[in-house]
Amino acid sequence: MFHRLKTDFRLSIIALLAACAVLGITPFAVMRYLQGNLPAGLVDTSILLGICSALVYAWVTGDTRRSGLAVAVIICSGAVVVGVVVGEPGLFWLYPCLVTTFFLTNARIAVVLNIASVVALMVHGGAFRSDIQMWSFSATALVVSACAYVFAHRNHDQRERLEHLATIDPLTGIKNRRSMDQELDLAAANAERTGLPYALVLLDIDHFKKINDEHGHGVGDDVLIEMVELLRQNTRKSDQLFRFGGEEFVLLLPGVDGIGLKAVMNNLQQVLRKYMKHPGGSVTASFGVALLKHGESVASWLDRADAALYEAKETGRDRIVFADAQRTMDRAGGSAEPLSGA
Ligand SMILES: Nc1nc2c(ncn2[C@@H]2O[C@H](COP(=O)(O)OP(=O)(O)OP(=O)(O)O)[C@@H](O)[C@H]2O)c(=O)[nH]1
Repeated sequence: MFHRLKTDFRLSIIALLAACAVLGITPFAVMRYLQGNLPAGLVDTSILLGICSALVYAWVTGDTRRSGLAVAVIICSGAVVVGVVVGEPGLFWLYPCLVTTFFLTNARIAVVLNIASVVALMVHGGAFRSDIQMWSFSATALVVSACAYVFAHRNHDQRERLEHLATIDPLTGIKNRRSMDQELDLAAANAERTGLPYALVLLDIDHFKKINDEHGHGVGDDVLIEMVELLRQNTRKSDQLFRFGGEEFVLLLPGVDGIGLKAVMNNLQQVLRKYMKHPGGSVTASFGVALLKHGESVASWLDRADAALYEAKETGRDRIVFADAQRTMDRAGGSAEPLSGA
């Protein structure tokens, strides 16, 4: 539960507002019912129920975009109605709402909601003691909204930048191991649900240390970049490439098995053999391939691909080795030809 709140910013804001609503609005609602102020009590109750329902919806569906917008509308309209019904003391509730809208929905909608709330109160006018108070309230509401906008905008940019830094390999621009873990989990879940086959390829450049040692790290870096480019050009849009670490990469291939998988792998091997060069000659790679088994864990899937890669390295490099070759062969239609080969 805490993990979800920690990783989903908007959900955490909705949960925080729900907690504040329960703790902060409930006493007022009770007090207003006790004072016989039924309209105000009903407004408080509606706001409370609205925010809590939005939280339940966001939690169950994961759709924080819609629920965030719903909460933003509820709190703004709620604050306006409280201002109208209660008068001056109710106006103060609009300030926290003007700030939180920017964290609940996108900036443009938040600006529209904030302006609409202030204008609604001004048009009604009944909540203010004088024109001076009304204009002071509007000016301060504008300042609060502007500051919240700047803060939310910066916060959004920084979050996106951090996410990029945390998930993208700076040298090659592809996703890193961290994102790979998430994508493999998603792939395994999707395979379980839909039965779509998924192949995982562990790919490791051969004798890469030698390239670095003989030609320098700059040349080694260029080889890594070039290989990523070649793999990108020769795989489908739906395939995903990750840098596993060092000169090792992972390719996730959805919807391919049997003969198709064998053809894809042979093509990749040929492309790398033909086009991957460094100043001292050509560059080759070894491949370990594993098809996800029914009900298998991601760790076991990776282990089998890793064992296949190890075998490819041990048996001469520049080779493709399929984990559980017999199973892959069955899917390929029972070909007698072994599925590991140079
Ligand atoms: N240029 C460059 N080198 C890297 C990078 N990351 C790891 N390396 C180097 O990659 C090399 C990997 O060497 P090894 O693990 O011995 O592998 P190898 O020489 O390819 O040998 P085999 O895999 O057995 O064929 C090491 O020298 C690392 O320093 C990088 O980002 N850039």
